[in-house]
Amino acid sequence: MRQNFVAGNWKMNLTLPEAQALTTELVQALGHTPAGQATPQVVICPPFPLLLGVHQLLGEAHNPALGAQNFHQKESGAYTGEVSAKQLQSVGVEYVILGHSERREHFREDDALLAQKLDAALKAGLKPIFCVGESLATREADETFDFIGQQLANGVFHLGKEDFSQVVIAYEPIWAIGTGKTASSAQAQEVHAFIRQQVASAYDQATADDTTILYGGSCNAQNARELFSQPDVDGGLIGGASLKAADFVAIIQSF
Ligand SMILES: O=C(CO)COP(=O)(O)O
Repeated sequence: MRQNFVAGNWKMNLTLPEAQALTTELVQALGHTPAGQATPQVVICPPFPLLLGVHQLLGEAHNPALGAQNFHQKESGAYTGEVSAKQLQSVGVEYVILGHSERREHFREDDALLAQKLDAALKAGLKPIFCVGESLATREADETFDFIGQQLANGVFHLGKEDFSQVVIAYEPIWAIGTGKTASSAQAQEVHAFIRQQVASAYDQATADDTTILYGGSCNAQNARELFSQPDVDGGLIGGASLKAADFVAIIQSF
């Protein structure tokens, strides 16, 4: 379902008391959305040990909903240090980020592994937020569209249409993540339109029109409105600015 959508990727930040204080502020602020104003779907993605303590502060409305930043594709077993989809669900997780460039780069997650993780997430009933995005070198070589087309073809488009309808796509240019260098709204729109067109080719136009596509990479309270006003930008996947309640709430209110 295509909808206005903002997800906060907390990465490896915050202790439990800090996470609970942030969550309490967010829940209060979102609870005060003026009547009649549609609230976007909000998802917060804390590190594993904080998930349960954060979930306990979230209401029944599933908004904010809880997301995780990773999981292991196997259902259970001798995988020391890993976490399964079922375990995530048992503490209230509904969404999971997959394909983030930090996991691709630092943990060697390649398209083949990500395709397996995507299948495992969907099988378990977790909704994936699947990230794609090019490096600066790829952009400068004028290969952005080819590169993102390949990431989608190799990681995502093996899914049947029904499974694909559960997936949120996030475009995160690597050169914009944590750098303070945002893609311009025109650069974001151009890639988002390309992604939607790739979805239309892989499935059909109705599926493409129904896909939620987020922008991520130095998105903040100052630039969110301009980015979210683009026709193919349905919201954001927010890193640094999701760690401060006032900033994150301002982003959520930028539609
Ligand atoms: O990687 C990101 C979200 O997943 C973006 O991070 P920043 O918003 O800190 O650039």
